[in-house]
Amino acid sequence: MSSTFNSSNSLYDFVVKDGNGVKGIVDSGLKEVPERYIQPPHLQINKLDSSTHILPPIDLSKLNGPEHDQVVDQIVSASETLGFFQVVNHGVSIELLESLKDAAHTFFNLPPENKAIYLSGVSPSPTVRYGTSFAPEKEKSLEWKDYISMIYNNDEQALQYWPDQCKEVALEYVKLSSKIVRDLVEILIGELGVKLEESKIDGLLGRRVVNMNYYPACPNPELTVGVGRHSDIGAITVLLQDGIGGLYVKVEQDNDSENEEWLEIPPIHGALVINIGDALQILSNGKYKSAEHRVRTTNTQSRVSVPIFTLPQPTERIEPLPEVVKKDGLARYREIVFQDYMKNFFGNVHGGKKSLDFARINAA
Ligand SMILES: O=C(O)CCC(=O)C(=O)O
Ligand SMILES: [Fe+2]
Repeated sequence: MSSTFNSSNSLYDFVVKDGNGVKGIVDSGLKEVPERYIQPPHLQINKLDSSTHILPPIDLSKLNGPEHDQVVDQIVSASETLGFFQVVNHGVSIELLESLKDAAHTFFNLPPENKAIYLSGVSPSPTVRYGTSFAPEKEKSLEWKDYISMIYNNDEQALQYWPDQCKEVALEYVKLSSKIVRDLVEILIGELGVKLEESKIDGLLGRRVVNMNYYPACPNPELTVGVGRHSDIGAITVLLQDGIGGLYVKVEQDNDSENEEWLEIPPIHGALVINIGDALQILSNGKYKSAEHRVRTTNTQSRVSVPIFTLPQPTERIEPLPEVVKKDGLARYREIVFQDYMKNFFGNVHGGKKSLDFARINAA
């Protein structure tokens, strides 16, 4: 099997086109990562260059009690600074979280031919896609990750087309996380001193996509990345990670300092990770931070994560809220139609926070 990987093209076909994924490379018994997966040095992740984010998780059940205001402050403050925080007592049971991780392992442990039926171009529905890396046809170095992506339109479609191994738990997770997202967005928008109409909130949060990411154990973690540096483009992401770790967030710097600071978001049993996406950064005129993040691989175990991206409807127009622009004295972003924004993001390789340049108004 290893001889298959002697040419870059045959490796590409094996992993991407035939749907064997990175898992297929590892299962073939390869002892070193193929050249195509080696990142340029400035994109490699040195574990020793980062520290752990030590803020305790935010207890969402306290929103219903006497500590409501303090919890709101914690949510707002985290969204204005790092753009990442963790939550507990969020309404998704530990059993469901465990079932989601199990379902991800079950799906990716299927024989390649059972996963390949969901490859782009042959998948029975545009709402489900199995793939690998981020934009393999454009990337010089591939990311060490396989994924399945499921777009939620309605229950019937999800139950008909999503893979049997994960559809029920993924659907339940979409439902429960929608409530978390709505509560958080109402708090964050309310803090801006704005009352949005229901239809506007529905437009902003109208599209939900649940992914299952699978990062096989990697023989040379220091040379590869699981996911390259990027920010999420939607409003808010809810992410379940397992106990292995490896998710890093960049601390935003005011100047162009060469020294980047990265914090690891530590796995906390029962917690969910929340992060702000580009749409909320634009809407808030930059008050809320869509943080740059990336994922390291490990050589011991396969890691899974299950993000739910809540995004604006494709036809939705997103721009800084006029009330905020008035207060700030300037608009930092122009109006964008969200499908154009998505097209730009998915048409390029991961590039840090470059996605936001599509909407940014540059100061003269
Ligand atoms: O696996 C993770 O922890 C994060 C994945 C991620 O950033 C993404 O899918 O956008
Ligand atoms: Fe992400």
